[in-house]
Amino acid sequence: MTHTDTIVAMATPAGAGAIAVIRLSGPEALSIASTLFSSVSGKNLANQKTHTVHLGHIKDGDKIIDEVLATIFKNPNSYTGEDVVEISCHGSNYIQQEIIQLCLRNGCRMAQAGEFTLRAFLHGKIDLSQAEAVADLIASDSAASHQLAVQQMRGGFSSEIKKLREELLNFASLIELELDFAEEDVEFANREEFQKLISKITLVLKRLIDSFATGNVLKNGIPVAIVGEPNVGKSTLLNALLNEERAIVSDIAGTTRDTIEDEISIGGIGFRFIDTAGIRDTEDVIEGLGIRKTFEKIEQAQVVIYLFDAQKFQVSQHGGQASSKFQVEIETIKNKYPLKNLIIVANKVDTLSEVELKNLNITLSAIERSTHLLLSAKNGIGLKELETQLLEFVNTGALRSNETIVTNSRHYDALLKALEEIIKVQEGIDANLSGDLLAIDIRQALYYFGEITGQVSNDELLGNIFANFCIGK
Ligand SMILES: Nc1nc2c(c(=O)[nH]1)N(C=O)[C@@H](CNc1ccc(C(=O)N[C@@H](CCC(=O)O)C(=O)O)cc1)CN2
Ligand SMILES: Nc1nc2c(ncn2[C@@H]2O[C@H](COP(=O)(O)OP(=O)(O)OP(=O)(O)O)[C@@H](O)[C@H]2O)c(=O)[nH]1
Ligand SMILES: [Mg+2]
Repeated sequence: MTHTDTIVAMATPAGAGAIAVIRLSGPEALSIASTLFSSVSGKNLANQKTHTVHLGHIKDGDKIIDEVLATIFKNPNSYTGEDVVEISCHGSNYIQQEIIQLCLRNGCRMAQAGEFTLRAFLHGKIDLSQAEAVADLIASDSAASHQLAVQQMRGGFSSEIKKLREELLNFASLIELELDFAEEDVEFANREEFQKLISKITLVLKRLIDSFATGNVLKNGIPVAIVGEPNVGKSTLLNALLNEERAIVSDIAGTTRDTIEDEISIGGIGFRFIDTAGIRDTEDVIEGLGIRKTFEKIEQAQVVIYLFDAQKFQVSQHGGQASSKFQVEIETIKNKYPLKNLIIVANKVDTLSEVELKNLNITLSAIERSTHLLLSAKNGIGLKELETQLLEFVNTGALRSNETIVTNSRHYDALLKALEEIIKVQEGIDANLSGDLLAIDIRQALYYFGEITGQVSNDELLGNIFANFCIGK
């Protein structure tokens, strides 16, 4: 793959639409486009000013393929930093393919995944973390993930990292300079200042590393498992939350066999709800597999909604055992998953009398260390309260404050490694190590900082990142 080729790709998704955009980038973009494009007013594309739009026809020889608009961007003033031409054609599959084929026959090659953005990076238009944010932005499907991607794309995180790297680089150079004057016993790097910087960097790194827990959740959505005995209304609840008949509901216990997952955004935060097979002892092999999967899903979930049937609770209370069966069950779940956020939900409260409701509430309130709610999945009672409760598990404060939140696991890894090196530097200072030894660890930390922004990069790293983009981006 060379970056001197002129590349072409659809910028809009495959399929028919009102308008489709085909994008060319590279040294021949203008000359190739001007051979295919004839302007209605006889202008030559190649001689037009940057950021101008022109009406004309795309022709294959004498044959008109389409009436289009061509937008030209001249290097370095474009998204990629190269000459770029965008052809907006009518969005028929046939026209799109014809124009792409024409471009290929006239000297373009197909762009690889992410290659436009890769070029923007290689030409210094954006740094690596900003390029990654472009991919996140396209993938974002909630207000939170969108906001995080926009923030990262604007470069706040990058500049924070770059600033630290520069300050550290400055000290590394001074310390290394001392080595050249070893006999004279001079200190160019003020040790007190240096200690201050290392303390500051340690703090910033720790804060960024901690933010990843939140960032990851906000970006990828929060997994919420809905569990409980068969027939308690788990699938009905899933459907109510999604506002769609997603899962089959029936009064036959054991209706849901496999887990069913879907995502929605509540208050701007993505939640991934997982409806599971009802837990019970069963002879049925398939149902048994489903139940095993239920437990796996609980492991992966961050929030567990434990649903039970309020009617049955009532029966057991009248039966004199005073709900002890449910309390035992709830205790079991709590002990098994001490770290999960657990919401205990009594479903089907529409069938209870007012007195019964009151008793139920009193019994549930007595359970320690858990949140409980009364719900009717069938007619929506308590659904809003459940959503509010779910949002309370999310640290949305982090989103509102303008602090940088790390969302990318590659950045997270690099930050952890950088911190490890900075800790070594700190230990070196404490042990009064000589400058040459300190410098080795500083250089290593600098390397990891540089990896985040792409100031240090290699083909393998770039390949991995951009291969995950879509073609045309
Ligand atoms: N039609 C179209 N829409 C698009 C893009 C695109 O490439 N084409 N983008 C691509 O993903 C995004 C916008 N990003 C862009 C970023 C920079 C430049 C650009 O021309 N930059 C020049 C000029 C800036 C100026 O006018 O001052 C530059 O940086 O020098 C264009 C698009 C989203 N919408
Ligand atoms: N009255 C009343 N009935 C409900 C409510 N929620 C669910 N049901 C009924 O309870 C029965 C079981 O509902 P499902 O949603 O299939 O239960 P499930 O927990 O998914 O059951 P399995 O998939 O078998 O584990 C159905 O007949 C529902 O209509 C509710 O809030 N009130
Ligand atoms: Mg079900």
